[in-house]
Amino acid sequence: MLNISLVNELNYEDFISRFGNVVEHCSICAAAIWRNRPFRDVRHLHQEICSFLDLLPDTGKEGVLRLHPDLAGRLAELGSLTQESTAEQKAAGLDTMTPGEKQLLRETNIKYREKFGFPFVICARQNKKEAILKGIVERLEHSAAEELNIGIEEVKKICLLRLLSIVIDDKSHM
Ligand SMILES: NC(=O)N[C@H]1NC(=O)NC1=O
Repeated sequence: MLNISLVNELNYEDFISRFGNVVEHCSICAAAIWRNRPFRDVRHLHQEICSFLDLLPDTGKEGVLRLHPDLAGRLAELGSLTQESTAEQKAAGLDTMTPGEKQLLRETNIKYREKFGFPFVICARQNKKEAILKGIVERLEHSAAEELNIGIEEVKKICLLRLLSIVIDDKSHM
């Protein structure tokens, strides 16, 4: 774990190697905010990434969502997820789904992607498998604009938890 002073001392390459995947496969997020050092604390770091995501045009937001792997999808089956995503999917209990649950998630993931053109994204660490299955069925009813917005908000939650696993959350600096 790093404290914020050490984070602020990292050169660009080291910053990217530490923070390049706080948004899945989107090292551009870390690359974009590096210039905003010094960061006051981990929340400030998170806020900068959130602002960067909010400023993206819809096509960029869709691209960010598209870089996320399906929950319990093909990459999970192949063991080819990023380390972060593997741990998150496990925390939600997605590795212990019954065959029926797996089938439901697979089918709804396909329907979701067909309807919206990007994958269903949810912060797995904050949801157990039951909530994820309920969530995807409910979210299938939304409009694309609503889902783009909800998906990016979930990316921000995933990002905060990833940041908190790298940087000490020193509230005394706040
Ligand atoms: N599809 C999807 O939500 N994937 C993500 N969710 C999460 O918590 N980690 C992921 O990779």
